[in-house]
Amino acid sequence: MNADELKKQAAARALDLVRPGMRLGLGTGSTAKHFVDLLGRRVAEGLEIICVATSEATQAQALSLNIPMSTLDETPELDLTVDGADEVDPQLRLIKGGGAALLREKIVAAASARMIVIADDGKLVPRLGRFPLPIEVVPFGLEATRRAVAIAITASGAAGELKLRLRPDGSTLLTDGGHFILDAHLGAIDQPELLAQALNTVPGVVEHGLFIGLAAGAILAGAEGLKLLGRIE
Ligand SMILES: O=C[C@H](O)[C@H](O)[C@H](O)COP(=O)(O)O
Repeated sequence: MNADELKKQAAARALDLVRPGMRLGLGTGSTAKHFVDLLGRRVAEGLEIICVATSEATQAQALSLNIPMSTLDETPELDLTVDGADEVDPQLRLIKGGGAALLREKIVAAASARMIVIADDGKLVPRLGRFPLPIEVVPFGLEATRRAVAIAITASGAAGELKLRLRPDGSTLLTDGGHFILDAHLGAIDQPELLAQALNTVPGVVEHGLFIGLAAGAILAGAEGLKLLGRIE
């Protein structure tokens, strides 16, 4: 079974958690896309829910499937958010933002009573950091912010190169919020909490892709079946 089929299996299991009347946060990325597709089918069959998207891409997908959409202004408290991740560790700490949606994803996850991660089991790692950590920054003062981010990373005990994320055509990638992303190639993050705290203090950093204490559970699909971490039901 290939990774995409595994992602779809994890998404299908997450659909079991959805109940009529729920307020749902919809994640971003290839795994969340499967969840939104499956949810769209349930809505077509009569399921009544209201959803908030974590990106313009997910919003467009959900609207194309006639899923009723709201905003966090109209619906500031959500029951459940289902989202993918770039890395998950055994303590349910995550790296997110490979699809540049980390800021809205974190806001939506924080507004949710429960966030469940869906992924193929290749995303489960003993230690975070092999996947480059996305750090969303405002364009103003980029070089000064980059230096301050580098100092914060070193102070937390990590080390590695910072790369400004580009689009395939070579132009600088802009997030849905109009920000840049610095990808920190750290190889290993021994103390994610320390790094998160250090990055939170840098002016110009809007958000970073370390999600700590946000995920209640994870549904990880592998060749041997589904692995459930944390609280799923
Ligand atoms: O910004 C993007 C998100 O954090 C995604 O949830 C993450 O990159 C995982 O995406 P995928 O399911 O495509 O691997």
